[in-house]
Amino acid sequence: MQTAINHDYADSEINSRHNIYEQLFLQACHAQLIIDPLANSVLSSNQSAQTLFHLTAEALQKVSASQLFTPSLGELIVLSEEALAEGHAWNGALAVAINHQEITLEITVTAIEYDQRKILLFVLIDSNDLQHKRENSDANQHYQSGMGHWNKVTRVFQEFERENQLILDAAGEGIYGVDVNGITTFMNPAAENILGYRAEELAGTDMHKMIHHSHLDGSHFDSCDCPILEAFRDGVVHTVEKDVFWSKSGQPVYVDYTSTPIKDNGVIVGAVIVFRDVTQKIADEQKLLSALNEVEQLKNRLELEKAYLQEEIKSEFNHHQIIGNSTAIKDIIQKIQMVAPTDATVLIHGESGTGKELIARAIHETSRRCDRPLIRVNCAAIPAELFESEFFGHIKGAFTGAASDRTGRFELADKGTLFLDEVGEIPLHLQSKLLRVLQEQQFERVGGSKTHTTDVRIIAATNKDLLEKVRQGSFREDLYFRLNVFPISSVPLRQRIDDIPLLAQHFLKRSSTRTNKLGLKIPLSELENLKNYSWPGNIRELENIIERQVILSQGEKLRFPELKHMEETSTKPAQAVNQLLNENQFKDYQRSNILSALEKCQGKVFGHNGAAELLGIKPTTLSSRIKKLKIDPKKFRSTSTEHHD
Ligand SMILES: Nc1ncnc2c1ncn2[C@@H]1O[C@H](COP(=O)(O)OP(=O)(O)OP(=O)(O)O)[C@@H](O)[C@H]1O
Repeated sequence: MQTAINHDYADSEINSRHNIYEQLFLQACHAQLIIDPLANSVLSSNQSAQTLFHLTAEALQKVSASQLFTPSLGELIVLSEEALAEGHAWNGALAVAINHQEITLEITVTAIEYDQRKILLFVLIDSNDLQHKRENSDANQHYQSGMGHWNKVTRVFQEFERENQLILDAAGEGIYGVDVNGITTFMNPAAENILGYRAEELAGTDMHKMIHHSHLDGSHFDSCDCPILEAFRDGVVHTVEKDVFWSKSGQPVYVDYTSTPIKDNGVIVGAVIVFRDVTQKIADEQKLLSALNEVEQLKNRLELEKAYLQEEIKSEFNHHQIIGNSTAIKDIIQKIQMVAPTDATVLIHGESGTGKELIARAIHETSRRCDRPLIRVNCAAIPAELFESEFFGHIKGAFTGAASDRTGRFELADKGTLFLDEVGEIPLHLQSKLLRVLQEQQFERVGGSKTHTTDVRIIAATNKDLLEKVRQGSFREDLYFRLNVFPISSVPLRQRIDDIPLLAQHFLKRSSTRTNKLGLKIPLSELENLKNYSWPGNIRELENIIERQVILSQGEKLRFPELKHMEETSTKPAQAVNQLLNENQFKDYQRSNILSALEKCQGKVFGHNGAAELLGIKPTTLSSRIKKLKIDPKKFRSTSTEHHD
């Protein structure tokens, strides 16, 4: 039973194989005939043979074999005999006539043993057809090599990629290659990371269009201007810093890159671009820059603050106790105490040298702003063209000479007090600008567009009758009312004679400390003398007389013989000419003499009615003596004649 089954299985296996062979024979693409050479008959033909001879299978079996190869019968016989003898034979060009048309066949003949005789398998190929196919193949080959340049480029890059694979994979820099048309040939993993594209997405695309199409500001980046593509034209390495490539997500990536042309046998075939993502570096640089800017601004501000503070330290006004027991002074002190804790604007009015600045400082010192500076602006000393810059600051390049940003006084006084001395001297056309800041506490630096907010308390002072100026039209009424919120009047010395002894003691202490002549006293009788002198208003006159006598005094008692003469003649300050003076005394005398001259000329050194003219010496000589003796002529200027500091 088992054997029978195996047998059946073997039979069916053989049958199925026969079927396959038969199908292979029948459907083979070349024409095939099985010929019995002895019987000169066609035993079988396949479909291609039937197509070749334009005959059906039956018709082919009816014709003799020699009939099919009529024009080349002799060659057919030779071919058949060779196959019968050798097992196979070949003829490259055997002519046959089909439908009165001669065609040439390439024939392979194989002898097969069948049923105790030899039969022949003819495989026939139409030579024309073959030729045609060969030509097609050649053309194809030619086409392939016509794409040769591309293939060559690809090969160059493939070689590059293969040879440098390890480096490309490991490199932290993005690396990609482009051919001379800017088409991407490869890209390494770092480039994929940086740009967010996979290599397959960019391979074969125009790299410039994909990642280098726009500048940072969004404007079109013409490929003609692209340094990467430029490398193809000039053949040199191009290194570019701080450019942008565009990532897949549309974000700009700041890059530094080098584009190196690649040559094959001296011909440029493309370029390899090595780039580094410098986004973080640029962000850090920008942070650093803005930090430095901030530091620079703070430094400027601190320097200015320092300058002001130094000015204050040097200033005699640093001793701002208000001395006096008179009703007038008591009244002023009471007003100061009332207004200081508020932020109200104060307008101090009074003659020159009657303590207006002293009052302003006292208000600031007792206000909540005392740990921020009081910034003084002498409005009479600022040239009109610099007024805005002085008050509001400017930015670099705002005008000729604006070499760097400058902080204005409003900014500097932020959270502190701004003392507008000689406020009546502000030119009319600039008063509106000041008014705006006073109203809105906002301003812009000259040349800048950023609005700055400031928190400043204003104290203004003037020796002018502002209401009169308003009437004359040289002072804005709205500004006057804005300033005159809390008026305080300083009192001239002539109206506070009772304060003279106290003031005299105060100035004596100050002068003797300065000149290191301690232990000096003013006798009561001399205090009476001082009280009896008809003082004008400026307290500096009393201060100067005392300083002069401190310098001249040889004992410990101060006397003021000059007062009488001053009263009588209002000239010749020093009466010590008959005294014998030692070197130091002479120097003191010289100093005193200069002080008197300066006082008389209200600090004017040069020119007509100047101290030099009065003393009969050259202004330059006086100038250098003043410097040597550390005298500040500004101290003697009446404010109305004071000009640029
Ligand atoms: N009550 C006072 N007690 C002590 N010193 C005073 C007093 N009043 C004025 N002085 C002194 O007189 C001098 C002039 O004062 P101050 O500069 O404040 O006057 P001013 O009115 O602002 O002068 P100017 O109008 O010239 O600017 C200073 O040395 C100041 O110390």
